[in-house]
Parts: sequence; C-alpha cells; structure tokens
Amino acid sequence: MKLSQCLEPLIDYTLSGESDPDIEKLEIDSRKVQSGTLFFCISGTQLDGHQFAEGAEKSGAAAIVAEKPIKVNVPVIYVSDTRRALAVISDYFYGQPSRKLHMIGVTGTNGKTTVTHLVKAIQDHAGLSTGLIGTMGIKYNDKDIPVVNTTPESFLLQKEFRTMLDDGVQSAVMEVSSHALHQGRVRGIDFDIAVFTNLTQDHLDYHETMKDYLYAKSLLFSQLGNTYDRNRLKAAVLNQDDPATETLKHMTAAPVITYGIDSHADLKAENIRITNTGTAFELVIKNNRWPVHMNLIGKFNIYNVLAALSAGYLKKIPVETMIEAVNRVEGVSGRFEAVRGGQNFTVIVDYSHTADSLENALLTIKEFAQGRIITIAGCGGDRDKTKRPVMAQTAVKYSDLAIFTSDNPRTEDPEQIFADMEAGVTGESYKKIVDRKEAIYYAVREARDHDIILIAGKGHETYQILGTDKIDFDDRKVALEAIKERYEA
Ligand SMILES: CC(=O)N[C@H]1[C@@H](OP(=O)(O)OP(=O)(O)OC[C@H]2O[C@@H](n3ccc(=O)[nH]c3=O)[C@H](O)[C@@H]2O)O[C@H](CO)[C@@H](O)[C@@H]1O[C@H](C)C(=O)N[C@@H](C)C(=O)N[C@H](CCC(=O)O)C(=O)O
Ligand SMILES: Nc1ncnc2c1ncn2[C@@H]1O[C@H](COP(=O)(O)OP(=O)(O)OP(=O)(O)O)[C@@H](O)[C@H]1O
Ligand SMILES: N[C@H](CCC[C@H](N)C(=O)O)C(=O)O
Ligand SMILES: [Mg+2]
Repeated sequence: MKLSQCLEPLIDYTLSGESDPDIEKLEIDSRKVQSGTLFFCISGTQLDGHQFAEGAEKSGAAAIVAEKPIKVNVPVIYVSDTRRALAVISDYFYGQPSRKLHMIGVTGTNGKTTVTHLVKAIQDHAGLSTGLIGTMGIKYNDKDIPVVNTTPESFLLQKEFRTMLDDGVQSAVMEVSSHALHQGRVRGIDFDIAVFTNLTQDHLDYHETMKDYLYAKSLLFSQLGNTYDRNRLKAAVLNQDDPATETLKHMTAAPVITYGIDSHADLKAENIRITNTGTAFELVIKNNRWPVHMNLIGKFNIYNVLAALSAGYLKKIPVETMIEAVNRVEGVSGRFEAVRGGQNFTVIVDYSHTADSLENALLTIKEFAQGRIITIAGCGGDRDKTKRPVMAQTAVKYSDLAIFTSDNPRTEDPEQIFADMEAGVTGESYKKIVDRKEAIYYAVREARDHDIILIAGKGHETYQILGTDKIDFDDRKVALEAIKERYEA
C-alpha cells in the first residue's frame, strides 16, 4: 500500500517530505524495522521511541510517524498521538478485519483468560470457528502463537485478525487489559460484544486510583458504539453482582444483558454445589432452568461460565449446545489446576495474583477442605505495591500455614517485597522462604494426609523473572518433583 493510502483514515496530520513510498509493514520497535516499514515513534513508559527514528531510517524505514520533530530524510507524518494513529492506520492497512469477524472483548480484573477460553469452547462447539487472543497466547485452528502482552499492540492485533479471517476464522474473542484500553491498543476494533467480569484492586502502579482503573476498563463499553452494519447486534454483558456494573451501564450506549448469582440478572445461577472435583448449578434464564455439571471448581468460575454463556446467548447459540461445551471443559492451564503425583494430600496451582483472586481461591478450597490449608504466595516485583499487604493478609487469614515466597521479583529486592507484604500481617503467623522452589519443597514435606497446598500467583507461567533474567520455572513441575522426592525418601 502506498504511504498516501495508509494516511487516508487520518484526519489531522502534517506531512513533511514529497515521496510516496510503498509501505509493507508497520512497526513500533526500531530493532524490527526492515525496508518498506512505516515506523511509529511511541513515547513509552521507559523510553522515547523518537530517539530511535534515525536508527529506524538506517534499517530501511520508508516513512516515520512522530509526535515531535525528528531529523530524518524519509517522509515524516506528524500527529498529536502516535499510538492513536497506529491504531487507525493498522485497522485500515489490514483491510478493517474486525468488521468481518464476530468480535468479543472481555475485560475485568480477574477471569478474562478463563472467560475467553470458555467462549472459544462454546463457539467452536457450536460450529463458529473462533480465534482467541490473551495471556496464554493467540490460538486458532492449529496455530498457537506466544504473546508478550495479554492484549498486544494495535498493529499486531489487526495483523492477527487479518490472518484469522484469511484462515477461515469467523469470530475472535480477546482479553482486553486496562493497560491496553488506556494506551488505545484496541482503538478501531469493531467489537460486537463487550464482557465485564469484575473490578477489584490491581495495577495501581499504573492507574494510580481505582477510579482511573475503572475509567480505563469502561472505555471498552463506551467504545462499543453504534454499528456501521445495522444487522450486527452490539451488546454489553455485565456482572450484576459487581458494584462497578452500575457505572458501566451509564458508559455504554449499547443494550445490556446481565449475569449474576446474588442479584436479579438475565442469566442467573441457582442451587449451587461445589466439590473438589467440580461444580453443579442450575442456569436460569427467563424462568427456564438447565442443569450444569462442570469440571471447573468454585463460585468464581460460575461467574466466568455465566459471562461466557451470556455472550453465546447473544449470538443465539442454543443453551443446550453451550452447556454441553461448558461441561466438557477440563479447566484452563494454571487456573485451579491440581498436581497429581499420587500423594495423600491435594496440591493446587492457581494464577491468583491479586487479593481478590487469592481470597476466592482460598474460599473455594475452604468449601471442601478436610485437612489443613497451606498457602504459598508471593507478589510480583515492579508491579502494584499496594496489593502486597492485602494479599499477605488474605493468605494468612485463610490458611493454617502461610508461606511467603518470591513470585517474579523482577528488578526488585525480594526482601523488600516481603517487607511490603508483612505490613499487612501481625505476629509470626507465616514463614518466609525467598527461593520459590525451596518454599514448594518445604510445603510438600510439611503436608499431612488430606491437607491442601495452594501454590498461588504464577499459574501457567513456565518461567521466573529474577532481575532481568528469565529462568525456567513451572510450579506444577516443581511440585511434582517435590512430591516424588518426599515419597522416595
Ligand atoms: C507499562 C506498559 O504497558 N508497557 C508496554 C509498553 O512499553 P513501554 O511504553 O514501556 O515502551 P518503552 O520500553 O518505553 O519503549 C518506547 C518505544 O520505544 C521503542 N524502542 C525501544 C528500544 C529500541 O531499541 N527501539 C525502539 O524502537 C519501543 O518499541 C516502544 O515503542 O508498550 C510495549 C509495546 O507494546 C509493551 O510490550 C509494554 O508492555 C510491557 C512488557 C508490560 O509489562 N506491560 C504490562 C504492564 C501490561 O501491559 N500488561 C497487560 C496485562 C495486565 C493484566 O491484565 O494483568 C497487557 O495487556 O499485557
Ligand atoms: N471471576 C473471577 N472472580 C474472581 N477471581 C477469579 C475469577 N476468575 C478467575 N479468578 C482467579 O483469578 C486467577 C486468574 O484468572 P484468569 O487468568 O482467568 O484472570 P485474568 O483476568 O485473565 O488475569 P490477567 O489479568 O493476569 O490476565 C485465577 O487463577 C483465579 O484464582
Ligand atoms: N498480567 C499480570 C500478571 C501477573 C502475574 C504474576 N505472576 C506477576 O508476575 O506479578 C501483570 O503483569 O501484572
Ligand atoms: Mg489473562
């Protein structure tokens, strides 16, 4: 596509330079620039992309989009917001693929990965070929592509939507993080359905206040505008039991359907029974009832299932088909995943890395615990510090033995992270073991028959970030090795 064509959807810009080069690729990282690239200078949180403009030119950039003056000999497009221009141009460059896909965006503090997996399971089972984008990567047909961000940058998203369409995918379901909404990574995406899971404390390092955090989340709903195609229904799916839902209702012009357990809602779960092998409940829609017997465990997972069922319901997938699909789902990797090494106690690996999710996981365990609860928990470095004392308090409150350990300390001192956690607890009701492997081995050695060990925080992650190094680390594998060692000893 010619540069001049790329600029067609932009209204407000100034162009410096006369030529009209061919653009073959869009990029924001100078290290990935090749000839024919349109390079966007992003003012980031760590670095200013404008300083890499000359480097990008040397690597063959055909033109550059910038917010402030740069000195290069290729055409420069000056705009007020390069990330916005990136989103608008990417959508156009890839042929507006999201307009041709049934698009579902899922936002909220917890449950996004689980809900998106459930939506994919339901839609695939109903014959609607579905692509998925989120924390666990990009998955469609036989493709499984890893991602750096839960919600990738706009140009990567649009490129994936294009490839999905070309591969026969009909619908895309994606996690939409608050960072992505705030940075406009999803601008230009024509969502059909926007789903809200819940709002509890996280990411206050980035958003600063809960009000700002909610505002970022609400953008998914305020962007759910009027459809360009009148045959396409736009709707918001909201959790009626979450107080933030009232704000979101005000933020969207689209019709709303609600789900819930405790409040009156369009899709409701009643007569709930939770065991350590699964959850049963009755789905109630307009006085009709369907029994659900799923492998997923916990009340929080009922919310996730209700959210996914609501999205399918809007797509008019028969309820029986959806329940069949939900009942078949074995679980999502690293979410309440049992580690089975033939031991006489239970080991659960869970991705709870917020106080709310930790509390939910522990309350769920309490529902069926016969022995003691041993919790291994830590807090990520270079992330929200204010959640640390609350997470520590939660771990201690619901456990017979709480072991604090390192999550991904990143560039922070693990002892400092412990100090932040300890501000939330009193007395000596916990143990500290910096080395995560040692902490897991300790818990496994300490466990008695029928005890339950919860290893929280890292779920599916197969690495640990220490400083800037990424080492191999998988809670599930380490736990299995520890179990093996105990029984061989
Ligand atoms: C805080 C944050 O959102 N950071 C994201 C942001 O990076 P940044 O603004 O810090 O970028 P920067 O390092 O300052 O660099 C500025 C620009 O210079 C460019 N650059 C840099 C070096 C160079 O040699 N050449 C060059 O061109 C960079 O490519 C970039 O365009 O833009 C990058 C490109 O898209 C993201 O990968 C990066 O995510 C980092 C990895 C991250 O940790 N993000 C987290 C906080 C995040 O976004 N998480 C949410 C999920 C959270 C949740 O749901 O729990 C997510 O959606 O992933
Ligand atoms: N609906 C829910 N409400 C509260 N907690 C939940 C809910 N669903 C899942 N959780 C908890 O949160 C953890 C993370 O779940 P999941 O990965 O689905 O969330 P996410 O929103 O995708 O997280 P992230 O922001 O890291 O991408 C789970 O391991 C579980 O402990
Ligand atoms: N998407 C979340 C993941 C946190 C996972 C946890 N293991 C950590 O490293 O804090 C974040 O980036 O905040
Ligand atoms: Mg996720």
